[in-house]
Amino acid sequence: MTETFGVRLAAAIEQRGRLCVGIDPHPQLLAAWGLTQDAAGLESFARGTVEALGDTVAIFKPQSAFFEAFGSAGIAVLERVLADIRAAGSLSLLDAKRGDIGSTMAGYARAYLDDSSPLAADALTVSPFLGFGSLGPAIEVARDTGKGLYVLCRTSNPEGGQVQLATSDGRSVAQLMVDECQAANDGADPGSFGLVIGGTLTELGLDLSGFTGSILVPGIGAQGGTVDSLAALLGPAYPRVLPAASREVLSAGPNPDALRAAAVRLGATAR
Ligand SMILES: O=C(O)c1cc(=O)[nH]c(=O)n1[C@@H]1O[C@H](COP(=O)(O)O)[C@@H](O)[C@H]1O
Repeated sequence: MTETFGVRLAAAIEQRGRLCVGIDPHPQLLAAWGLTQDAAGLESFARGTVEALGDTVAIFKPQSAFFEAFGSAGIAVLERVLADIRAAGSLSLLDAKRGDIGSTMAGYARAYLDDSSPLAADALTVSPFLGFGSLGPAIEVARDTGKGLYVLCRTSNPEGGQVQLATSDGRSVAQLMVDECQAANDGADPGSFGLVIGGTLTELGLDLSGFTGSILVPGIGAQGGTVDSLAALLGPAYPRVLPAASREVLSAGPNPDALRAAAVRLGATAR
């Protein structure tokens, strides 16, 4: 039987700690690394990050937008980055925040969660705001292929509350996503279906007590969130957290030792 994403992630965290390093090749970062604003610069940046950190980081999160910006050449770089992450023994979480009607979601699931696709990752970020049920085909494929999903719940941006704190069925939309995501985990611990909760928030108002998936917490560093505040924010769910930082780590490059030092510094506080 295929080993689940939840089990593979737990093993990777055990060996390498739980920091998730985002690969967000912003134009400003390419410039700061002395690279050209083209697919060649993108490739040096993204593959250089994996080369520097691939033996110490449990999970990388490439941000699809920055690869898509270079068209088919950028997508080809993303394919090679995903292959590098696999070869380094790390896990990949592709940040593409997909969400669509069910029949289209099945297409995204084939693109990102089926190993026969060159863009297959170990997990994918998904948006449940077309209704959690629209994610059904992705959940089905992920179960078959041993992949994971991270469902947006309470995002790090200041506008998120407009939708996520609205009430549905007598609970907040965010709480509904927690409950639905846990139903998809179906009692598995560690579950393969995780949540995304912003590290910039100061209070959650969520009941995470029965949740058995992992909780991706982006927004650390550049957006103002700190690893130190997460224990108070997440309470008893804190052991399930994957703190995620992109610019905070990447801005230390391109020197590989400096990149490693930045990841170690953040990772050490996240233990
Ligand atoms: O799903 C995400 O990863 C995500 C959710 C969220 O609520 N906030 C958030 O910042 N992110 C992503 O996390 C990364 C944050 O990058 P830095 O602010 O540079 O660490 C970006 O790729 C965002 O798209």
